Parts: sequence; structure tokens; C-alpha cells
Amino acid sequence: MNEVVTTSPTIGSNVEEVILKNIHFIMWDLGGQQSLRAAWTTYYTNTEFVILVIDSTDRERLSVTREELNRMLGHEDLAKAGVLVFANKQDVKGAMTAAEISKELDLTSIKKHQWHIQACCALSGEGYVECLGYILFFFHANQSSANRHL
Ligand SMILES: Nc1nc2c(ncn2[C@@H]2O[C@H](COP(=O)(O)OP(=O)(O)OP(=O)(O)O)[C@@H](O)[C@H]2O)c(=O)[nH]1
Ligand SMILES: [Mg+2]
Repeated sequence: MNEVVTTSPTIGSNVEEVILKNIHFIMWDLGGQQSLRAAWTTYYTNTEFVILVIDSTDRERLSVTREELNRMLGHEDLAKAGVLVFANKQDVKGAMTAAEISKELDLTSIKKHQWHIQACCALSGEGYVECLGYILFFFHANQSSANRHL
């Protein structure tokens, strides 16, 4: 939306309809706190694409992220889902690169899902536009239903 907003931790979820090149996406933003993760599965039905936003400065939690990602992708309702991983906070000195995050998350071992990783910075918007192309490519290639669930 071309503005940086002050956020607070997401409790439960927020939903937005986003229109990209005439495709209507229903986009659910889920809270990532540990106590909220058990509820993620309730959003998986009809979800066609997952966007995982990583804090690239947080090395300690990457192994937990890998476990959560693998658990998520193992769920039958997400069997056909595509995955976009954002290596966010690239503006912070010492942030891990997308390549480092890819290695730690062992993304190359993901064979049953189409995936893509992108370095980005939510504050400047850097890296986000590039990924819109990937998302649109995914949906055109997979010819799925009219309403998109992300
Ligand atoms: N420096 C920097 N800070 C960022 C960036 N993106 C987000 N932040 C900050 O990181 C903090 C957490 O951002 P949120 O968007 O609330 O994180 P979240 O992943 O939605 O957190 P949950 O809702 O708890 O899952 C906020 O203070 C943001 O301003 C970024 O690219 N660079
Ligand atoms: Mg949030």
C-alpha cells in the first residue's frame, strides 16, 4: 500500500482481499507466536499458496521455523500449495542472506511443492514487487479456482 504502518503482534488472524492483475486473492495473515500455531491448520482448507515471512536477524528460531514449515507442508490440505519464503529485514546489518536461510531451512529437500525464496525489506518494500510475478506465474501455471486463498 506504499506506507509503513506500526504493527502489533497478530492475535488470531486478519483477512484482506487483494486484487492483482484482475485476480482476486483472499489473503489471511496469521499470528506466528507459538501458542497460535496450533490453530494454523484451521486455515488450510482451500489454501493454494503460503507466504512465510522470516525475520532474517533471528538465527535462533530458524530451526523451529524449519520444523513448522515441514509440518505445514505435510498437511494434506496443503498438498498442492505453493510456497514463497520472504527473507525479511534485509536492512538490518548482519541479517542472514536468502541463501543462508534457504540452507538452514533445507528448502532444496522440498520436492512436492513449488517454492521460491526472496530477500526483502518490508520497510522499504524492496524485494516484494519481484515476488508478485512469481505468485502470478504460480497461479497461471496451476490454473486454480477463481478465488485465491493465501
Ligand atoms: N528493520 C526492519 N524491521 C521490520 C521489517 N519488517 C518488520 N519489521 C518490524 O518487526 C516487528 C514485527 O513485525 P510484525 O509485522 O508485527 O511481525 P509478525 O511476523 O506479523 O508478528 P506476529 O504477528 O506476532 O506473527 C515490527 O516492529 C516491525 O516494524 C523490516 O523489513 N526491517
Ligand atoms: Mg503479524
